[in-house]
Amino acid sequence: MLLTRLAQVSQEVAATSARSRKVALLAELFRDAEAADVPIVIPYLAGRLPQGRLGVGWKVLGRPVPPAAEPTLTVAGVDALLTGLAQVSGAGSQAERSRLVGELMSAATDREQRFLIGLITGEVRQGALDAVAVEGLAKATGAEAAAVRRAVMLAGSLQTVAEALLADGPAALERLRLTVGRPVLPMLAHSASSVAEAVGKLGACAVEEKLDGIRVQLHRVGDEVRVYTRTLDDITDRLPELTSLALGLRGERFILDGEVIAFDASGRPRSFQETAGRVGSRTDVATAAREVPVSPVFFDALSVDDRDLLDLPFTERHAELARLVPEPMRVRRTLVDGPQDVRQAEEFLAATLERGHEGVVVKALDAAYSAGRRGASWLKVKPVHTLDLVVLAAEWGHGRRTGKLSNLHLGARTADGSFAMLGKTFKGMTDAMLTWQTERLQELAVEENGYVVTVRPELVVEIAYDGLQKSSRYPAGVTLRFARVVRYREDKRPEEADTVETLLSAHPGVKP
Ligand SMILES: Nc1ncnc2c1ncn2[C@@H]1O[C@H](COP(=O)(O)OP(=O)(O)OP(=O)(O)O)[C@@H](O)[C@H]1O
Repeated sequence: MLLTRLAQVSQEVAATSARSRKVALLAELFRDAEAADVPIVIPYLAGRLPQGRLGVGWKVLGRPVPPAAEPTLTVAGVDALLTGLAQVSGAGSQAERSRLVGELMSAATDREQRFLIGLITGEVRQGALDAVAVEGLAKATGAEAAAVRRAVMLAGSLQTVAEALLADGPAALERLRLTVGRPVLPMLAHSASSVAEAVGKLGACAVEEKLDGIRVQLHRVGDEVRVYTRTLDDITDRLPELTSLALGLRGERFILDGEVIAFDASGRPRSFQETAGRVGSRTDVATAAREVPVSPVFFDALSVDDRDLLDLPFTERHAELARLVPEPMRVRRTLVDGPQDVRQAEEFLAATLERGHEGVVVKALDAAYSAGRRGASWLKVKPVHTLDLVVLAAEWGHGRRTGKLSNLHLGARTADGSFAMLGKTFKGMTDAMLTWQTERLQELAVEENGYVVTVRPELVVEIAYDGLQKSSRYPAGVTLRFARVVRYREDKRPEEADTVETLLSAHPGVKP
């Protein structure tokens, strides 16, 4: 497929507000696409770069190059060139990158140049586009939109489903059923401001402790065990203790959902950093496992004996879980019948906090498991509120922090897929974090202006703050009071960051 086609459709989709028109435009595009183009077309439309980072600065991109008169670039050709660009390293790499970018830009028409610059700098990310693409894909291939959505949920990626559908038609969806050994995206939770609000919304529910560890999905098929993270990375080899525990369970074929966490000798949770460090360490796993052993705590069962449990009510899934997994390996919970039992739920929250955990997740008993979604039937309640924001830029530090990228510019998502800066912070960072972020942010840099380095909006950081206040200095009309870094959230994509809208609705007293 020619890049010009994609650039034009992308422009038209952005220009129309009618969803049906967007769907029709995408359906037409998919009908014309080769299956092999799809893994490129889908991220490009959403403003994502499959290569992640290119190491190309604004200095290189901003240099005007006369556009080509005729469109000749293909989507596959551009992708190959960008892959080459991402791999350039060593002496003379800056010059080589410049040469490649020059080559690309001079082969691009005016429209293509604008599209490519937007893509490479990550200026506009159309997070909502994937949902429209699902409908476009259904329309293009004659599949049911709901069936495509479920397949995406189970396959964990729209691209996989799109390739299969375009190659083999609706019959391909059959292959994409829940299978032990193939991870699915986990169900996520919404927030509630109190246990009373959560129980009021859900009625009969389970109130479970919310452990601050790392989400894991555990698969067992006979003697084979696999462990996946929330982003579906295979971390089996890093957590050998999970394999032995799984092999000791009664069933032979199952998928369980839970959290791994490190406890200290007295049974209290160790810090999140310790658990995350352990789960992250790939070398000398044996020593790491001795120093920071982790335990799984399961809260859901997605498949047992090849029976797909996803559409069953939580009560029934939990009964399967209880049959397989003995008590100490299951999350602590209390069942409440509805708002009349709010006291009981509040006491459970208090006891959970007392034991050192971060809060509770309140779950409707009759709800199905909505893989990959923030289901309305799981509500988390945490006394300490934090925000997940995106790093837009960083400033070179001075004094003790000379040579380090320190002060972060923080952005929340806006309705149009861009990010609005909410403020800055250099507080809360450990030395290790400073070193890590300096390296990582330089890889994402697109422009350096004095001491401010602008980056592709890719990194999500969790921020604690004391309140919101009006400010004419920032685009959303508000800024954070005493923002400080809690941790980086590499498991989250920028599309999952908090929005200006949710922030404002959490602070009804502040009017921008
Ligand atoms: N009992 C539980 N049930 C479900 N999730 C739990 C539970 N205990 C801990 N968790 C963790 O909490 C997360 C649910 O919160 P959410 O889906 O909003 O993700 P999150 O944004 O990472 O949450 P947070 O930032 O609050 O940790 C799950 O991904 C899981 O890792």
